[in-house]
Amino acid sequence: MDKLIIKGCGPLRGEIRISGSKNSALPILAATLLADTPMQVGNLPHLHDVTTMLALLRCMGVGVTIDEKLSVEVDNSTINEFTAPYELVRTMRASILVLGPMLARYGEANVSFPGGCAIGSRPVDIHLRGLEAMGATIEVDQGYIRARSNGRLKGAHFFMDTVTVGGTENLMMAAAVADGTTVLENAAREPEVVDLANCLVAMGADISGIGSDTLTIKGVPQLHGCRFDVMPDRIETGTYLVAAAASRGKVKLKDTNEHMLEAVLLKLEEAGANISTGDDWIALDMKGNRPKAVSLRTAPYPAFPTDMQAQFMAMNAVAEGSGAVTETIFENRLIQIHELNRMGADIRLEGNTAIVTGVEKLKAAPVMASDLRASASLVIAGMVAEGETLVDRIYHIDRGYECIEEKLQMLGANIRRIPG
Ligand SMILES: CC(=O)N[C@H]1[C@@H](OP(=O)(O)OP(=O)(O)OC[C@H]2O[C@@H](n3ccc(=O)[nH]c3=O)[C@H](O)[C@@H]2O)O[C@H](CO)[C@@H](O)[C@@H]1O
Ligand SMILES: C=C(OP(=O)(O)O)C(=O)O
Repeated sequence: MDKLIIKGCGPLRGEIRISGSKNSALPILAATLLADTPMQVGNLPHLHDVTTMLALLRCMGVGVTIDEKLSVEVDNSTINEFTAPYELVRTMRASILVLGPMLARYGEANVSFPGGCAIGSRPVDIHLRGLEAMGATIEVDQGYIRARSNGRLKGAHFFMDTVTVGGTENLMMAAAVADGTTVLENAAREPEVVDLANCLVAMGADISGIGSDTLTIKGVPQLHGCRFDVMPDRIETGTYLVAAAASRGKVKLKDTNEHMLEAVLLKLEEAGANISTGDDWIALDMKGNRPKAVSLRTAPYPAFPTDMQAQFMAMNAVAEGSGAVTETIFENRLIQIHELNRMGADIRLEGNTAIVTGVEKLKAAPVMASDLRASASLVIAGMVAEGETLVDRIYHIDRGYECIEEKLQMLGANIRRIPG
């Protein structure tokens, strides 16, 4: 297993490019199953999760051609298997996103039940109830969700009792080719849901209310392929901004966009960062100052994203003052506390809130990555710690950060990978 070795360094400085969004690329690749002609998807990040999604499509017989850098052509005309096997689904929960499109287009889908993971139990009951409301029959057998539809799915009015990103995406994709109109209420409004909706519209879908919590989808008989570039990764953007803030640095991030990051940028300004933005870039300058600790509470978009919580906790760990970090989306997403405390942080857990009191300096230690964003928080902590930190189990990081060590090296960090 690869490891990262990080030596505490000074302020991060420089410019890097932000990659395409993991959480947009995955549903858009799943949506290619709905197209009746080949589809080109561009600005794909080179990440383990994207490789897994392409492997999943390939194992169903779909043709996948990597035709130029960061772009693939997907041709599902050769599909011959409607199963997403356990071996792939267990490494990436987003595999569940093939369920809706496969069922809607082919009337049949067998998807291994995605289990829980380090951050929580992550059920998919809302995905399944929504598909049942559209006329699907669903059985769970030997760990597989077996969904069937007799002819086209039927449009339905469905209220989601929890805001779910993946649930909204799965049901929106299924509804796009259902017979009749579907109304999804209490839908997720995350920018990645909007990106997927825009992609479906480019494929010929009829969706209104995009970006709101009520989506109205008039089903059409078929969708066609098109060329679609995935949006920039807002969580990767936020992660590098927080890393720069924790290190008292000055960075410019290109090929990204401020509009999807408002809650994060507000918190960074509260921490003392000077933020400036252009059409496709964001710059942060701490002017050499130590950040101030901030309090935050995660909630569905447009509120503060759960995927940025751990990184802010690492910044708070070396900030001036204390901040309360409350996680409301996943029941076990404060696990990085133990590893940060092993590095000398002062973090106390009270229910689902972590009270973080900043210390002058963290101290290097061998630490273990437990999930994707917790791993990012340990990398940030390693960069602002005294000594050499070894981060183990970084396969989590490779799920979501393209070339993380190269990008951090370009900003002046002392970080290297030890292949294991
Ligand atoms: C690939 C992808 O896009 N992943 C993102 C997506 O995950 P994902 O789509 O899995 O997360 P959801 O938005 O579905 O989960 C939100 C909450 O709803 C609950 N829930 C969800 C579905 C369901 O059927 N029943 C149910 O109770 C979950 O347990 C969780 O507590 O959104 C999360 C919340 O912004 C992000 O952290 C993930 O990075
Ligand atoms: C939780 C995340 O991803 P996933 O839903 O793919 O596990 C994440 O991107 O932080």
